[in-house]
Amino acid sequence: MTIFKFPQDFRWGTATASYQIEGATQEGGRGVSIWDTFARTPGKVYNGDNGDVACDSYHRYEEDIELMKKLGINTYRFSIAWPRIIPDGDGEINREGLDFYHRFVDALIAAGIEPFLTLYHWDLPQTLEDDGGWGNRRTVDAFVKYAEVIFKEFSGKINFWLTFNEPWCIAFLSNLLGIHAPGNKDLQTSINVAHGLLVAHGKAVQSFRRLGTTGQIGIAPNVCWAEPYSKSPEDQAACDRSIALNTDWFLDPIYKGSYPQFMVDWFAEAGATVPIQEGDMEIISQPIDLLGINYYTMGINRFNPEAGALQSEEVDMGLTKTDIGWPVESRGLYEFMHYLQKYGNVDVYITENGACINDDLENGKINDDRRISYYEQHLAQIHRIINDGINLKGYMAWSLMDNFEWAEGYRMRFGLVHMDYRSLVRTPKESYYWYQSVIKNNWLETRN
Ligand SMILES: N=NNCCOCCOc1ccc(-c2cn(C[C@@H]3NC[C@@H](O)[C@H]3O)nn2)cc1
Repeated sequence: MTIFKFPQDFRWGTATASYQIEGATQEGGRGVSIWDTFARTPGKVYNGDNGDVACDSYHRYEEDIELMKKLGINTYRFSIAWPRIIPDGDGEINREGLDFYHRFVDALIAAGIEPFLTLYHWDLPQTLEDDGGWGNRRTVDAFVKYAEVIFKEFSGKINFWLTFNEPWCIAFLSNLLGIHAPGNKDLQTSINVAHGLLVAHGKAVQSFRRLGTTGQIGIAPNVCWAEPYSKSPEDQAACDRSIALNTDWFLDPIYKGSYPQFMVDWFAEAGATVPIQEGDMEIISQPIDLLGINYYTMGINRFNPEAGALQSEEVDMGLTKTDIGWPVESRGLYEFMHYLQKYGNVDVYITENGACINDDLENGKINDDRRISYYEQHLAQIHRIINDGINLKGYMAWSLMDNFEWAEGYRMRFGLVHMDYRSLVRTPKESYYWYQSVIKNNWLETRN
């Protein structure tokens, strides 16, 4: 048994997102989002599941906050649904939507829990998608209008802000691979989306500063750490492309004011170019205060000319996998955090980390031992990372509770709390009690 102590001011939390937990999709003046549309498109989401009810957190958030208090977290990452605030995307403001989030944020603060807000966690108003989505500057301007409404409303209550969750998922998973909403499968479209959201990010940061909004602002890329299957230069290059499209494609423009040239050249070979307008890169590279990093797994990749736009394929190395099929390999988090140092020793929060373990209730308990093992391995890496002097300031487990896992619907469970989707009864899993003790002690005690 080993004891890993964490810094006194280390933040412990959990994370969720509006479309995945709220439900009440036709209440409170909410408009239609691209995920409402996508989930209703046959074949897009497992079992035809959708977010109409989800965890019903729109009505049950006080119950959720009780679970957070008992868990002992001091930080809770959530997202605001843009369609609740400006239902048609860039028109009238819906006061009822703002009031809902004020009640929620006030209840969080009253519980002694720091709100950690994601402005955009994928639920784009459908009206904007109908008019070209993130590739249309109208959407960029609409996002800035929405962000300014939230900055003005919640400055002083919220002190941790993220503009976008997982820009790779928004741009490439959703517009090149077509696996998430809106389901496009076109390289140029995905590059246009990536650029649009980066300009929107930069403009929102400018507004954040101009309005004197309290706190710190950043963005939350997801990590795709990859190591080469062989020592061949082709396999290494395939890994470099996979890592870069999740990280450098977004963080180079933000921290360096330019895209990674080797990737720009790679896409130019495929006839795709970045639609940069005069002044865009200066806007995008507004200084930010923090990064959220979402880590789940890593891959061993090799070059394969048939393997999609990056010609990079993951090789199954027979590692233990979670129930969504992702290898359990915490080493990638350590390697990635050192890779990230090329942008400087920036303040980083792990804004998502967790395991899909679909254990169900047995005699009133959920013995999700595999999830505890996953968290134990990853928190041990977190401790190593901090010990190396990297400014890792906090950790948010994905997720507080089982919820709508996008194209996988409700079959994939990432929660520390089990959700019975019929009764909406929440049942803490054994991993909840394990995480509770880590937080209470502020140390990790490994079991072997
Ligand atoms: N990376 N290369 N992939 C190559 C081809 O992959 C095909 C499938 O791809 C992916 C990749 C990544 C994901 C994913 C899901 N979550 C979990 C959510 N995070 C935000 C929060 O809402 C959680 O629900 N994080 N990431 C899904 C599918």
